[in-house]
Amino acid sequence: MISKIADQITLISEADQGFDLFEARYPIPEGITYNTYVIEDEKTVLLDAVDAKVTDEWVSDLKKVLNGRKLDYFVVHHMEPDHSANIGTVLSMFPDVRIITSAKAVKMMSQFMNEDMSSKCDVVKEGDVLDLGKHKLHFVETMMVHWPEVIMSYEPTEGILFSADAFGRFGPYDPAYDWVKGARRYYMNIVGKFGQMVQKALAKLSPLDIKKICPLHGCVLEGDLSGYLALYDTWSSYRPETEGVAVVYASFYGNTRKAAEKICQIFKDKGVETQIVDLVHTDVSYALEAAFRYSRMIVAAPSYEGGLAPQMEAFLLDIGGKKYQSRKVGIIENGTFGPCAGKFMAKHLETMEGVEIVGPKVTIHSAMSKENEAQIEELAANILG
Ligand SMILES: Cc1cc2nc3c(=O)[nH]c(=O)nc-3n(C[C@H](O)[C@H](O)[C@H](O)COP(=O)(O)O)c2cc1C
Repeated sequence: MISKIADQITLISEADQGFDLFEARYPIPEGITYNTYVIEDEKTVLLDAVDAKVTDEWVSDLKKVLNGRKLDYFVVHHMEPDHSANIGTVLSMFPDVRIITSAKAVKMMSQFMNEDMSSKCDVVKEGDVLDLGKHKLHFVETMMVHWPEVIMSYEPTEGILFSADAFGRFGPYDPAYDWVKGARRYYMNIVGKFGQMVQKALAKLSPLDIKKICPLHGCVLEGDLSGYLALYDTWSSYRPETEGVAVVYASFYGNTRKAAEKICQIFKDKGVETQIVDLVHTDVSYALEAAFRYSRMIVAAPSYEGGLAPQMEAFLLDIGGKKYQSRKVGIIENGTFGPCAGKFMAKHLETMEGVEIVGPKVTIHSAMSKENEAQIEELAANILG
């Protein structure tokens, strides 16, 4: 798909229909796009490339946009293969193109391409400017958003920020598509671990007069950008986005599910925003998104072979790795012949900064008892308190 986004600046966006997992990990039922941009000034520049899955349509679109003009520069903001897989394709189309990228990216490029790429690259660092004629690209180092080599570039004539993976989202190229829906799960799972580095990047970007954000996935963002920037600030500082409770549970036979549904209903009856996630039937990336979104969480799981239900184990490892922090959490465990899931859930949660485990810990012996129901009421009241 080709779309003019400003005078002399064109977006080329190719759709991945989402038949495979993104990054071999995340379901993308509504697909994702790989975006690249072309600036045709006195000099021509291509900003980034696309995943190998969409090479043919992208090459065809790139030829249409350039319409016989040769490419002078090829800016590589990010070396992850969903953008860099076609560096070789670009070089075979334009053997004399100069690759503009960070020093770290040159090393990565040489590794991926099994060839020393330094003679083909011009290294840029913070504050360097690429002069294209009317347009100029100012480079900003944004290390670890979310790989070490990442740079962004800012074009002041149009006020465009080429933001690499930042502000990207899952979902189709449709400006009406809810950015938050696609961006929150993308951010929390893919960028979330690096909140501190995102904060640094936001501080560097704050003096710029940004009118449009051009990410490598999703849509070009324009109009009032303050909402997108505010959410990135919230997410990267690990503050909850929404006052409410994520109820995340695993259940083999349905008894733990009943307890999770019960506490969820109590919250709903009190008018508290609640999202319940079944870890057995839902990809963990959705549970992680819910955990980080809300100010509170209930985890509920059965005991399993002297330990914890593996789906809950995987979830807690995942959120711990992404620096889940500063939330109130309540625990519901289940066991038939020696309940121990709660002990293991607590062990994970205790390693997370600022996580307060709120009691009582509810222990279900196979099926919820009257006593359990009262404990669940008490837990619900305490976690909201
Ligand atoms: C493979 C397997 C291993 C289990 N290991 C334990 C265990 O170590 N300790 C225990 O108390 N219960 C264990 N249980 C029993 C469950 O934790 C228990 O039946 C619980 O009620 C299941 O809750 P659910 O109905 O939500 O699936 C195990 C169950 C299964 C299927």
